[in-house]
Amino acid sequence: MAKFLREDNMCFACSARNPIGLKLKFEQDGDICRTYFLAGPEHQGWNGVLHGGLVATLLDEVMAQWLWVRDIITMTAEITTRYSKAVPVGVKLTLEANMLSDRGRLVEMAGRLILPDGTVAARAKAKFLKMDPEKMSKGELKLEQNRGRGTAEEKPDK
Ligand SMILES: CCCCCCCCCC(=O)SCCNC(=O)CCNC(=O)[C@H](O)C(C)(C)COP(=O)(O)OP(=O)(O)OC[C@H]1O[C@@H](n2cnc3c(N)ncnc32)[C@H](O)[C@@H]1OP(=O)(O)O
Repeated sequence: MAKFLREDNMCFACSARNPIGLKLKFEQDGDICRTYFLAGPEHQGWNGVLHGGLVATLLDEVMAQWLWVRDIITMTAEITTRYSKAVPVGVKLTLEANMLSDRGRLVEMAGRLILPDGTVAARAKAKFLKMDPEKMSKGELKLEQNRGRGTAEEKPDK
């Protein structure tokens, strides 16, 4: 079903042909989706430490892929990341995701980043909203759905 979405995939996290992408590959282990990542110096924020935005990206992606491989087409609506330990670059990281709940359009997912010694350095929870695959196909994402959102009229977060 999602084949047509895969054809032009330039996803920063998972595309094999995005020249600046992370090129993640995924495996399924029962109800767990898993990937591995070896961060380099180009991925750091503080010296030797993986940038926190990339930690969130890795977690977002492994959760999204759990859904994607099951042909559940979604967008991330909300993600919360708890950074418990600094994540070093230069070591093999493991990212895992599982589903927490599936109610109507809303799917809640959990993700974790695991260091080589088994320590969970970061955890994420996220809400994904199911999308119409037709609207997600290349060039047809209805960005006009954004109209009226995120404008100056919208009150800032408190
Ligand atoms: C091969 C390629 C593989 C690629 C994998 C890529 C994975 C990448 C994952 C991502 O990072 S996606 C990019 C980041 N996310 C976005 O850009 C999403 C931006 N936001 C939107 O586009 C829209 O806000 C969104 C699609 C999430 C929802 O808009 P909709 O117009 O479809 O839904 P609407 O706002 O009407 O909300 C529908 C329902 O969900 C509820 N809802 C929305 N956001 C929610 C939220 N955060 N938590 C709980 N409920 C939420 C909302 O209240 C409402 O409830 P009711 O039906 O009861 O009225």
